[in-house]
Amino acid sequence: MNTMQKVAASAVVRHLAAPVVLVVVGLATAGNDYYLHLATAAGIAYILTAAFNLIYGYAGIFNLSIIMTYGLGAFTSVYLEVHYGVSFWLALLVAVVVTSTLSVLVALPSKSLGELFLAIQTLAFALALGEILLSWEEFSGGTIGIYIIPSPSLFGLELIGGYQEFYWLTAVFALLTFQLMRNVHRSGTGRKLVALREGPRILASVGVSPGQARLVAFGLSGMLAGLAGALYAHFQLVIDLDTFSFHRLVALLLATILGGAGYFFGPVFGVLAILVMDELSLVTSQAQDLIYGVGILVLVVATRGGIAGAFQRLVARFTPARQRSGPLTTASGSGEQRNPQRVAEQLAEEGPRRQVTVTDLAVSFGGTRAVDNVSITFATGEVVGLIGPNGAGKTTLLNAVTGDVPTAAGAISLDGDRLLGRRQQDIVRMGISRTFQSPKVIPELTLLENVMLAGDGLDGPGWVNEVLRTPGSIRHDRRSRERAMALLDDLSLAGRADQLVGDQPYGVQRLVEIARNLMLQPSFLLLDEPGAGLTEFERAEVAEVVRALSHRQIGVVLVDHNLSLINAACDRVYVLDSGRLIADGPPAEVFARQQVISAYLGVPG
Ligand SMILES: Nc1ncnc2c1ncn2[C@@H]1O[C@H](COP(=O)(O)OP(=O)(O)OP(=O)(O)O)[C@@H](O)[C@H]1O
Repeated sequence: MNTMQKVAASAVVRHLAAPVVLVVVGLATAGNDYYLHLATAAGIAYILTAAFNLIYGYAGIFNLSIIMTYGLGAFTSVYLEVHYGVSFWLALLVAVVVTSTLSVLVALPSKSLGELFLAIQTLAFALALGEILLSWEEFSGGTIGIYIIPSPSLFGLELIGGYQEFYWLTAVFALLTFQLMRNVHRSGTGRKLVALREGPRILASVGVSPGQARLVAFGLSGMLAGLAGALYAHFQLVIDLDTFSFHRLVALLLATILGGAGYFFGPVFGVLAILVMDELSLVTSQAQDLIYGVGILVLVVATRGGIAGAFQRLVARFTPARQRSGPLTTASGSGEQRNPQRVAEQLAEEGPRRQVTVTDLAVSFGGTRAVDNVSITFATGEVVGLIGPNGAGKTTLLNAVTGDVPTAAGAISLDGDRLLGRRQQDIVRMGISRTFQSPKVIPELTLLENVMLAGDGLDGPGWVNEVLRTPGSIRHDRRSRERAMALLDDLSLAGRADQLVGDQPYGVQRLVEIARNLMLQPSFLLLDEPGAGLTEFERAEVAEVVRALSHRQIGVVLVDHNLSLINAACDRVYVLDSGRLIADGPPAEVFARQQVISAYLGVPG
């Protein structure tokens, strides 16, 4: 088989595997009520676990309202059928719209809340919704619940919960969920949600609004939870509020963590693990809690990343070593050296001169004046160094330019447009990108995915196109992959493109962060100590990349303690000390000034 045939064959296997499994399970359980029941319940549990895996596993949001959202989907669909006589299909659609909309509304006021407060907010919402449902008896049946639930029908065929037909209905929705999750996983949406888990600053630094990413996570998971709820009601034929209790949340959490939070196959493994444990504890009724508890402990402790994580590591062990831990060579394997000139050539085109102007800027943290009345300018086509002893205010000055810290006084503008007050992601979109003092990379993504994240942000096809995996989004992904690969190739990292960034040495992580920024094709690149953690050789290369960029009309601001790097790369430097600007000019001239030497040596000038 040639390579093309192999690729085609593996794509066919990938797309057919899930439907084939569902059909085999359906045929195998036909005629056995117990196993049919288990299989249908597992299908619904998969949809719900996928919903929680998306928001918690991928996006890192501990959404405690998910079970109530699931319940709301169940009650809404039944209510519409019973009280308004609408069909199951319309009721299902409305239920899903209601649950996803409400989930987005829950997240809306929480845009800037930290993880813990967001979890508390979702808990508060769940408790409030529980109370509302309890007192709205017409909707939820109060403490008694609802016992008359009509069955869906399709072309005259009744799909009664617990019967074979209902299994097929569930299987179709489980399959659609599986496909949707595959789209999320493979597209920019998956990368952006995982980036959100690492903290909002990475997303903002590639031009994506973290608040918007949060809303997408809530909306999608709310939609899936509502779908699972509506199916569950019509499967069980009886629902009450106890069904959507705290116990259910614990079981969901278990399934997600055991299966592997944030892994594509996590929900599949999680649901299977819970099924097996339930069966085991039925058989050994004497020691069921013990088996349950010990099983969970062993799995969680022994398998980082749950069963899916263990499985992935096992697969990696049998993957050819070259792929897993490829040397620092190019994709062609020729062992070429890094090629900074080429990095620059594919990035920046000649453009109009642009200038950032910082005027009388002040930033305070409580009583500390971190930046004190500083005025500087930097333009495209030049490399400007920002130096000074520890605590001089260099990082704070960069943070002020990129919108990361509030300022006390002064002004910052780009070509006359005010930058102060703009959101970080908007400043990135205006052409100013930055790296961080300790590289902000996503350890659980590969090198390639880390770099592609910047392509998803700035000119990405948008969330809807990504989730639906439209032809446009597939084309965009391909282009983005090629550009990211070319950048990695020029930094001699192509051989590691498919490895996880978390497994890489510090120097590689720094280069990945730089590559991600270059992917944004910025007008200005602010580098916060890019030489830290690099070898002497790598530092010289960074200097060369920086110089090459400035020849292509990119403006670089370089913060570093390594004066030989500053000397090699910069046209001029600014020196800060205790928040104040004490010198500026060409590096050699500035380094010779007594005031600068004194600031560095800590003696009076
Ligand atoms: N988030 C913060 N909260 C409180 N104080 C801060 C914060 N960030 C910086 N500072 C203080 O502001 C001053 C300037 O810090 P900054 O990190 O900008 O200096 P720097 O020149 O980048 O130092 P280094 O070279 O060590 O990175 C320091 O006194 C620091 O303690």
